[in-house]
Amino acid sequence: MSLYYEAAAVLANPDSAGGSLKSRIYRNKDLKTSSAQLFALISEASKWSLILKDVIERCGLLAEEKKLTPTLALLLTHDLLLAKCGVAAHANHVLKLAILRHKARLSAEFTKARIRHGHATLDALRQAVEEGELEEVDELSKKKAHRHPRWVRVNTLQTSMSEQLATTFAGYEKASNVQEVQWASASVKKYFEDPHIPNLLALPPKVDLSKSEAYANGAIIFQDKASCFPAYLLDVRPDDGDVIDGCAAPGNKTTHLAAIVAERNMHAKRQKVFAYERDQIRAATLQKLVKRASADSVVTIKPGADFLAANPDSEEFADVGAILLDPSCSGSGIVGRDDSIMMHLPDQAMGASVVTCKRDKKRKRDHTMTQSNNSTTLHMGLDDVIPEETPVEGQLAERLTALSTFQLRILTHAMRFPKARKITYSTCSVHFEENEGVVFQALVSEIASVRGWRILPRNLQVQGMKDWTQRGFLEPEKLDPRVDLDHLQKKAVCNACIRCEKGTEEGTMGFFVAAFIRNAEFGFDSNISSNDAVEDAEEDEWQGFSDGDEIIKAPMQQQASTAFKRPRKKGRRGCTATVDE
Ligand SMILES: C[S@@+](CC[C@H](N)C(=O)[O-])C[C@H]1O[C@@H](n2cnc3c(N)ncnc32)[C@H](O)[C@@H]1O
Repeated sequence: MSLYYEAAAVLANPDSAGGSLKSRIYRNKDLKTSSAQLFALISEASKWSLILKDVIERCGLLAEEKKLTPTLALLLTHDLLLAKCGVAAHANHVLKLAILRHKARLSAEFTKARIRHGHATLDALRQAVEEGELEEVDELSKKKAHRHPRWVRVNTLQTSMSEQLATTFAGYEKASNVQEVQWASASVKKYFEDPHIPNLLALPPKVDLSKSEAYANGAIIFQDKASCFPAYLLDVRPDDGDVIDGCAAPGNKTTHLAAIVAERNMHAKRQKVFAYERDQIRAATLQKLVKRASADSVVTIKPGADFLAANPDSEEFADVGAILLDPSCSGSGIVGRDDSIMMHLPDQAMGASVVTCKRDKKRKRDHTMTQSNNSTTLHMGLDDVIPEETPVEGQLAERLTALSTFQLRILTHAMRFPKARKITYSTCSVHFEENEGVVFQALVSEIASVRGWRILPRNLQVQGMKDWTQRGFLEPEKLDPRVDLDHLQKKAVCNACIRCEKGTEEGTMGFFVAAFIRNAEFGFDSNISSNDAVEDAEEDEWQGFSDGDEIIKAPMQQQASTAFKRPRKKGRRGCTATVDE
């Protein structure tokens, strides 16, 4: 009977062992049960747990069978009602006897639950469960959030959009907007071609492409729309020379950069992409993903190397013209991943406990169980996929100060590369301190003024980014008082910054990106006059103040008569178009 006890022990994780669910099961040499059987039982039971929890509570099973814990009850009920071979134990085993005593009532309650959920047959219910529909209804009714589509970038290093539409997505229907796929169930074969980022598709949130040949071979890459902004905004051209990705792992932006470079550089001198990654474990993932994407002929990985220690004056970087920086951040913009599983446990008394199993390899705290208001949450990964960023918890103010200090250091370090003419700076954070706050400080830094760095104004951004309506904003009380820019300049900088909001109908995570360029008089003729940014700001239509609007005064420019501030949410429809309200 070790199967159920061992599965319950894996879920309880008493040693707070690190690693994903899969790795903890497969690496555990002490298990008596087959790893595959154990993993299948837990992941299947989790899919059904919302219904089974209810069934078990209505039967009062836990009150009558003292030998059963909530986890054991759930696992056994799953196998009793849904497994082909029933409960996997010999006929006289104490757990089997305990659950069999309630077979008739459990079956009857299960039938009632199916009908309550509106499914005429078990097959119909099974399909809804497989597609995560019941889970979605439950979660969305609590959060009222928009669903997050499955974003898929077609890897042009290997294939093309037309080839993928004719193969991997053969038979799929073209949707006319992202909301059509956002609310579609996994079985609906629909795609939406993104209007802002080339070679990007949105698919229904629960669609499982992880077993597709295209994913396994790297022809398609799972990458959030917002995460595609930096490489696209950097807009590397053949005459930009080599490129550095200063904070590369797991490597989505690196392979995107490599694809853009390769696509545009058919005949010109071969450009390299140097990919720095300080963390050795993440660097191993970077190596794997770069290889899988066939980007290894373009990308030179610097495993375990600190970008801050890269010498800008070294011969190796003499031709570096563009730098992408996506440094570690608070991760506050990250949305819950669809690859997480939720396990709802029956409550011994009334109410329910919920066990959430999320993908995450690194943090032990993702395996802890917390209890509040009758709910138990266990954070545990399914697979060993390293996320682009891991959200930071606790002591926010201190963390933001430490993070923004590091982010400014890394950004000003990039500004030292003698031939660099373009930089993008991005985070998956929603905090001003890590975003516009860092951009403003970098703009007034000594290195920016010595080398002639300035913000890339909206009107000069690549088309899709120029068209993106959600822009940066100012939180004056958080701005470093040394940022001595006038009101119009601040407004121009905010309008040049790009933001994505999480949980909106756009289907992105929370994200920030800005690009910097160098002035022509500092040796780079980028056909940009130094007044472009301000002109860009002046072009914005000023809509004036509405009654009750809080006027934000720039600290250095108290006389300023206009203001721009964090956009208010205007219902669920859309982000604010400009920094002005
Ligand atoms: C937000 S993640 C990058 C995500 C990546 N750009 C992507 O799209 O997949 C930040 C990464 O930067 C690495 N990092 C942080 N500081 C670094 C430094 N000084 N030099 C090199 N890598 C660094 C972290 O280990 C982490 O893997």
